[in-house]
Amino acid sequence: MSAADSPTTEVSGQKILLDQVTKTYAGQHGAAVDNLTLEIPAGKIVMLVGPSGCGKTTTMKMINRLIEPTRGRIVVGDEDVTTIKGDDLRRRIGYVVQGAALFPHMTVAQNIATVPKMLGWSKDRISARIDDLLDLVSLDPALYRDRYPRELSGGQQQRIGVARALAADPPVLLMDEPFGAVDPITRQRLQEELLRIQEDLQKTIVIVTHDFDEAVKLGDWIVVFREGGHIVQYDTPDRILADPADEFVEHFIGSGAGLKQLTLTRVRDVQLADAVTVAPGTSSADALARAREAGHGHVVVLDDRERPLRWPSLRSLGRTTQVPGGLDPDLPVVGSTATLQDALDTMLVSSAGAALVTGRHDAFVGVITVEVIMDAIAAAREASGADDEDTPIGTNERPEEPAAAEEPA
Ligand SMILES: Nc1ncnc2c1ncn2[C@@H]1O[C@H](COP(=O)(O)OP(=O)(O)OP(=O)(O)O)[C@@H](O)[C@H]1O
Repeated sequence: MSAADSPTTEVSGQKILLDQVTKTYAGQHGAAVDNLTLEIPAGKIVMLVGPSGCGKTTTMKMINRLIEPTRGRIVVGDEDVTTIKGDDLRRRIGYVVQGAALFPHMTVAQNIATVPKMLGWSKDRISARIDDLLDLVSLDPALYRDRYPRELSGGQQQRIGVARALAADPPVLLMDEPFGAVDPITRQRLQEELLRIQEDLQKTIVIVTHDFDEAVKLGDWIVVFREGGHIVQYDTPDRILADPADEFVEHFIGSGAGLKQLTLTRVRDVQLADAVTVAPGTSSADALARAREAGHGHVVVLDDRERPLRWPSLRSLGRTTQVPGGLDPDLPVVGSTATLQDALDTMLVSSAGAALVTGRHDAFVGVITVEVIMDAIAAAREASGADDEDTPIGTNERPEEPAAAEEPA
């Protein structure tokens, strides 16, 4: 049975090793990627960033051998995959590109079924898998199975792209600028969704991005490259922000590093405030009494599946006899995997100065306030650099060479 068939939080990803890998394109002066040794830990998200042409895409495509390395070895799990058949390798490695690149003449279901079909899965198994994956990416199978890509929004296409890449439950997922083609709001949602999915699946995910904020938000680790696939820094987002390796990285991460601390901490990592929750139809007098006893100015109205509907103040509640139901379309809600940056954005557009937080199945888990966010930023600043996780290896040095001084930027 595959890992994705059963709910699991075990790591299903495999580690990847690029071992002294070089790629020189025909007719190109110098190597696009020069003697790169890079360890990518199992079950983690590793972001590849750096300026245009630095070799990010070449590095990533050598992992599934869409680009053949000129020299060096590639190991996935414990297997040297440098010389196995490229097609076989690619069936074991999910691949998501910008704009999803779905097959336009195939339905959503047929798109997702591509690799399982090649692997000879039974019809029933494929069909069940399609439904599971559509659920996973938050699209209702009954509505979306038989649609064609042109009938989907950009964000929905990208979700199907992710579902298709995960279809055969590969241990490794490669994503090339996956959210580059969608609007900022959709991008934020897709990023959160990827993190939620990753919490369950724990794949090894390698993502190329131009967007340093995205790297900070999604990455367990970030590799900052310079031209020729030279690693400038390979570290956790918080340590890169707190202590950029050199001026090049400092310049690359931009001057807003302080604010970027907001993208380092997630809503689920901070202490949320509690709230008085009530069901629609409850007597308003009872709800008011409970809220006053707790010293709260608002109550949170939840539906029968604990999902927030409204967030009335005691004043507005005082004008009713029964707690009103129905969804308030302007309700400020963030998911628990959202970053504090997202939470702050949500608060800023509502007048509340706070937002409701939802977890699994959109159920209410607490309230986040501006004060909580400010405290968390201060704590994150102090903590950055304090822990020292084992940093994976990333280098362009040749073992036999004496460590030569890097050219300054
Ligand atoms: N097929 C190719 N033939 C020749 N040169 C290539 C080829 N693909 C990439 N290159 C060159 O190799 C270098 C690295 O390219 P690569 O696409 O890996 O960089 P990148 O960091 O992903 O860039 P971008 O952010 O612009 O996508 C560049 O100088 C590029 O021009």
